[in-house]
Amino acid sequence: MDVLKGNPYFDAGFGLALMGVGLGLLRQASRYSLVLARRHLLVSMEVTNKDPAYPWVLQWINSPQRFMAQHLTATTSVQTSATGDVQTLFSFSPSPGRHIITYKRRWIAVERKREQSMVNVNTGQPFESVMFTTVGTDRRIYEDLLIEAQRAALQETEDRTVIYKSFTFKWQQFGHPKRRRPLESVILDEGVADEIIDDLQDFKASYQWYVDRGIPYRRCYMLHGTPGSGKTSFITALAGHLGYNICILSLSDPSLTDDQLAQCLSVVPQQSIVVMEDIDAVFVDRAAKPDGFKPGLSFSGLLNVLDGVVAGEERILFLTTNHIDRLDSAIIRPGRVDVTKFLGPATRFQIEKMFLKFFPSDSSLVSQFAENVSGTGASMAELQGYFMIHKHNAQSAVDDAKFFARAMASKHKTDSIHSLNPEMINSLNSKSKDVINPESK
Ligand SMILES: Nc1ncnc2c1ncn2[C@@H]1O[C@H](COP(=O)(O)OP(=O)(O)OP(=O)(O)O)[C@@H](O)[C@H]1O
Repeated sequence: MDVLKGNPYFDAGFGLALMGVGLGLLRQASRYSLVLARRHLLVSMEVTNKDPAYPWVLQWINSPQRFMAQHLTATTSVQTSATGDVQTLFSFSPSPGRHIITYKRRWIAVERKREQSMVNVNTGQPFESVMFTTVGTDRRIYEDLLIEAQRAALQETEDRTVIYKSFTFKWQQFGHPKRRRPLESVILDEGVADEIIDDLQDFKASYQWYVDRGIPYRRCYMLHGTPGSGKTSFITALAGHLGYNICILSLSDPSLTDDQLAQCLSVVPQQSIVVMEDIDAVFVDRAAKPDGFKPGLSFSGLLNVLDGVVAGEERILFLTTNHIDRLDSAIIRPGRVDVTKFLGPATRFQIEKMFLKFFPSDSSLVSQFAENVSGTGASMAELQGYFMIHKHNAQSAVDDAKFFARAMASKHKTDSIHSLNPEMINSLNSKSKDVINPESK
């Protein structure tokens, strides 16, 4: 070998051989790294618009510190501020295409795709997805991202109630989250609100009790009574008090079918109260009106979602009606409706509390006012309207009370509900004791 050292032909050949080996190794290495990149070094995550996390993720990308996209989609909304001013707000989200964001000192490529050829047959919305891709092997970055996105979305609605409405097979957020209504602002007759709240709190604390006995974990409340007695306001305030959202199911939607109703109730967003309002407007007594069924939605379909095989687990449902007498008895039998409460015309207790809500420093006038107005059949909504007129002067509210009382008495004199005595009202309020947890009582 020593002989060959210094030989120029040998040196050149040796160099070429080395280069060949080097190039081969490089090619191997680059092929290997490509395979690695393909298999291991890039982590991707796709979130589609079928997933509840989709809006959170879009909102998360949108935060100014990480959003570097130049192609924006604008959304305009109108909001009423605390001072009553109406404000127009603009928000931006990354439009379909490629974007780059930074998160935890990593660059992440974000691709938002919108399929024009694939639409959701129920909603008509195009199929959308966002794909995140970053270098690395650890997918925990995406877990952190999703948790952060969820937390940010929940923070935004922390002191608000989100209203969802049923739309064919799914729930869609209706408008912006609403400021919570304080529970004390809805004044029900003595003890009524507390009974419902206690029952609901007990239900919430009894999950294991239901599971142990194989009883479906759901509770159904029926609020019935006169218009303007606070049925809707109370449910809304109660949802806010418990930190729940509200899902309003419109049974009068002509396109609603049994399947859609069952599907909607099986995918109720978490922490939500489902409300079916004015249930009497849809189904009347079957015997009295045999053709009182809507096409698409059948009476048995409704009974099935209340407690049949298609009834979902884990549900809080409120039904409201102004005419409980018109409802088929099958709907309100125990097991389907667990608690029934009557919300009627303003009682003396409610009138006094409402007066003090409007005029907290005029307690000396409250008895005189209540004396004149109680028993006239005035609803709480009417009382509220009257106090709004006199909102700056408690004395004028008392002075005009006799006129108001006369007008209310003549307006409501035909209301059968006005002639109810306390025993009759008690019989209209019921609570089926068979399902409630006796151990917690
Ligand atoms: N018990 C109450 N306490 C305080 N405000 C009330 C009460 N009842 C009604 N109101 C007021 O009256 C208005 C109408 O109330 P709401 O819609 O809740 O009544 P409702 O019983 O659901 O009526 P309807 O049966 O016509 O749907 C609301 O502005 C609400 O603030």
